[in-house]
Amino acid sequence: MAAAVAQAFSSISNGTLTPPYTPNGTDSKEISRSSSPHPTITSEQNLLRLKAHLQNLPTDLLKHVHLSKIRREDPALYFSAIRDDLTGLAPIVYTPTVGEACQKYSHIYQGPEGLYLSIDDKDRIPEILAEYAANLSTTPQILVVTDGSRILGLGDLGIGGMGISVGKLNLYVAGGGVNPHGTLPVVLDMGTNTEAIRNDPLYIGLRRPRASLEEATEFMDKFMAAASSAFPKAVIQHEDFYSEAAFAFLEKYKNQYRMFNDDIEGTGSVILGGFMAAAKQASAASGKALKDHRVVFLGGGSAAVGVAKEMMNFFRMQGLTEDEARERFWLIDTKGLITSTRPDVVSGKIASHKKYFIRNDTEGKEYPSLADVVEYVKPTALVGLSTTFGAFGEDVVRRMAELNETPIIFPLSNPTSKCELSFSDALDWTNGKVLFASGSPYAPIERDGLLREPGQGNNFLVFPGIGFGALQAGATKVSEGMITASAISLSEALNDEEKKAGLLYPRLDRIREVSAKVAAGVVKKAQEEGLDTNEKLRGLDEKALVEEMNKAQWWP
Ligand SMILES: NC(=O)c1ccc[n+]([C@@H]2O[C@H](COP(=O)([O-])OP(=O)(O)OC[C@H]3O[C@@H](n4cnc5c(N)ncnc54)[C@H](O)[C@@H]3O)[C@@H](O)[C@H]2O)c1
Ligand SMILES: O=C(O)C[C@H](O)C(=O)O
Ligand SMILES: [Mg+2]
Repeated sequence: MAAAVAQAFSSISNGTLTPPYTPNGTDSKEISRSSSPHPTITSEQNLLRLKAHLQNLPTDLLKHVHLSKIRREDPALYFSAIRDDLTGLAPIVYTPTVGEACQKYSHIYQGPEGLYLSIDDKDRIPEILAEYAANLSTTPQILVVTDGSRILGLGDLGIGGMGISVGKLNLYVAGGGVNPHGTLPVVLDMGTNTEAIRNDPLYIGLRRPRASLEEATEFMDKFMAAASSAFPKAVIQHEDFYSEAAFAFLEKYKNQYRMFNDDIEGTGSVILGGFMAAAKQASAASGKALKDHRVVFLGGGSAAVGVAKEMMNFFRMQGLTEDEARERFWLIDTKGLITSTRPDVVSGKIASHKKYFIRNDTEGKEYPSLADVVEYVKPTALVGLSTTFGAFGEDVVRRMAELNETPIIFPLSNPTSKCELSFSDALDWTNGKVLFASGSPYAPIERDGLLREPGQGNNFLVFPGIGFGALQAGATKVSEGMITASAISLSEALNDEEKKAGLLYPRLDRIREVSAKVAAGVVKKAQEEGLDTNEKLRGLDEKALVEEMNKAQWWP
């Protein structure tokens, strides 16, 4: 094992934390400490110096690496920089650059950033967590945990998944107002099926094939129990588990622990929120009833199924029954439209999470390609969660613009290298008619004298509010109702200027305000469902709850 592995694991296996390291940052004394070697250097100067230095670094990855170092050494400086320019820095600390950082994690590794738990230690997890907790100055409030098995659309990156746990928690702080000392990024190292990573001499994770789902579940059972016992008030966010495991773990733990799955539920919420705005605009243009929208998905993984299920709430809100709402969705995977007559469906080999959306109305005909399905369904909306770059080709996009006054097209796969359609192609191929949101950011484009701003349909608009709301409510679990409430709050967060500009989502620079509103919606729903334990927030109206959320936010 490389020396770096020993370093990565030293903080947990020998029971001591290497000074001055504490998880994901420094302790509360250090945060208020000036990082200045000389008393005349001010924090303002440090911030200016950091910004100037970032401008001089030639690549986004180098900026990411430099910012990670600052994050570890001086969280107040790091979060001040992000506070001043979230829109500019989000693509560097988060998607798309965080994807490259996870791929190169062992190469750019500068020291431990959180809790690394190895499956080899699965019988010692309570002891390891107890040791770990004893060395912390602050109790973790939010844990983001991954096994690195499906990082964005980049595949199995093993221990490199730590980058995504760290990235998500940085947005919890920057966007949600969680205290950085209350964040704990976790990676569960269960091996990796990516051979090139296992053979990389610098790789700092276990060099073994990934554990089976059965073995992984045994490990997860122990982790979830130990983490909930060591940090009883914390919210645990599951992130970037491969689809089968993501669904299995969510099903198993959602009623037992205060947890949610960001890819299934967070993404479901953010896309429901954006679709509510888009469908309204599209129906206003076409005169079509809201309940008559038809949605085709490219992808049948955890994200697609999670989003489609959550979007069904839009149709329920229009008065449709569950079956009628489900009928508004057509899902396509690598084998084509998921129909009851497809060979893998007939033989029962199809993955269980896809079964809910099997189409029974295709009369024995199969639709193998996206173009076939678009011709058959004549959808009003196209959603991409397929991890396939450029999969929304020119013919399909032009056809969507022929079929619809304002086609809704959401290419949501991350990072940009996996996105189904770029913003400029979407504008070109629809004559500017598209209602667009992508998972990773695109720059605004000037067209016909108008500045067109793309939406960013990324779960970061909601997960900080979901976690923060669950935490503030002292919710006993994160229910489906709380997730849907977060989507509704997000859709109501658009201000007049944003509505006038035709935006589908609030601007990123208002994320703190938006997160407070989302969190308040989550608290309210937890109260209605009798899942809250924080009596102080009971009886407050929405405005007062938003104020409470604002007051509870941490600022650098
Ligand atoms: N925007 C967001 O907030 C957000 C949130 C979660 C996930 N995602 C992205 O969604 C993507 C999918 O995540 P997942 O967990 O569902 O992954 P997954 O690998 O489990 O699912 C991918 C699905 O796409 C299908 N697919 C692959 N290539 C295809 C093709 N050429 N044509 C048709 N279908 C194809 C596969 O059969 C599978 O059903 C990832 O890129 C991830 O980054 C985005
Ligand atoms: O991490 C992101 O940017 C969104 C999402 O959780 C994903 O897995 O792609
Ligand atoms: Mg994710």
